Amino acid sequence: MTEAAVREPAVIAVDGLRMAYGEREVLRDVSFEVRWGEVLVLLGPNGAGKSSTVEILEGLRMRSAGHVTVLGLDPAHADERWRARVGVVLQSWRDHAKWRVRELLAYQGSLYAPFATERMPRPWDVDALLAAVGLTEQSEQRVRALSGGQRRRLDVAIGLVGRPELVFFDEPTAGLDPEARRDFHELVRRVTREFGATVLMTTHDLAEAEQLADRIVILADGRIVADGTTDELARRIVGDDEVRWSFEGRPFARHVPDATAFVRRLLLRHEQGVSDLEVRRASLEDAYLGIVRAAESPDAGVRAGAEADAHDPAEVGR
Ligand SMILES: Nc1ncnc2c1ncn2[C@@H]1O[C@H](COP(=O)(O)OP(=O)(O)OP(=O)(O)O)[C@@H](O)[C@H]1O
Repeated sequence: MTEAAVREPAVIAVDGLRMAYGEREVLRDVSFEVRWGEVLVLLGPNGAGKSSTVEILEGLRMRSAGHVTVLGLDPAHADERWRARVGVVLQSWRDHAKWRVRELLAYQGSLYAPFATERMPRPWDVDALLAAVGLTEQSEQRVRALSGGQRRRLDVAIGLVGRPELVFFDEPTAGLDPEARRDFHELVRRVTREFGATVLMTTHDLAEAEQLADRIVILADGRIVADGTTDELARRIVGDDEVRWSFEGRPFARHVPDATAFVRRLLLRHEQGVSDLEVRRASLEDAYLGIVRAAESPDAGVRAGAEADAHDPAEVGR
């Protein structure tokens, strides 16, 4: 743990954040916290306000109202020393096409050297970083000759080269192949495990969120509509596991809190006649879609519940 961890109870604290582009309000009263060493994933449909939130936290965009503290300072007025503690991986990094990969990383890293401390040597060793992001073979190539996925790995390396205590990733795995995606997940785990970095990440990949997130915040139309662990969110909306079965050729489905007990009762009562039995745990995708639909149209959640009840197993129970 660094000194910062002792000093600052929350790495990021956002309270009543609002932002507008001209007349159009795109963040409305957003409040959440990110704790030290946590991986927080920000989810939400296109246009929900994720990038705007991240850019405000990075100090790249001004807010209209609300309190924001990142590593103890307001990012709108943060200094170079603060910036050296923060890593930013933007959605695309289009500059430096003529630079060679190693040369660019070494240069970017040198900018952080003045901010090294005994506890936090800076920058990250370039060879170790190239290996960590899987670009050792490309280290002498020019940036413009990299493939899209290799470029993305370089973006990640640039974001990490200063050994940041807090890293922002905006859709880091968009355009990566499955292997590169898996490598990236391993890298995030390393970054959090080995030097205790805190990560705030946006993604549209729910499996990725499920794998990496300690906590998930869902934004819809500029508002937070959910905040919790993956399990909490899955249970909150679907509530329960889903059991499906056929009885005398007719399909049934039911959400139940304890699938094992339900199945046991079902089979005890109907030894014969039950087939196609399936049990499915509430998934993050179910939770996400349920929460976003309910936020976009408040009746949707009620309708989803009504559909489930239409397959009432009371018929089976008789
Ligand atoms: N420079 C801009 N000028 C005007 N409106 C903007 C600007 N940038 C974003 N917006 C609008 O602000 C809203 C929030 O955009 P933002 O990029 O924060 O959403 P997002 O959740 O990151 O979306 P995505 O998943 O598509 O990246 C959207 O309605 C978008 O059209």
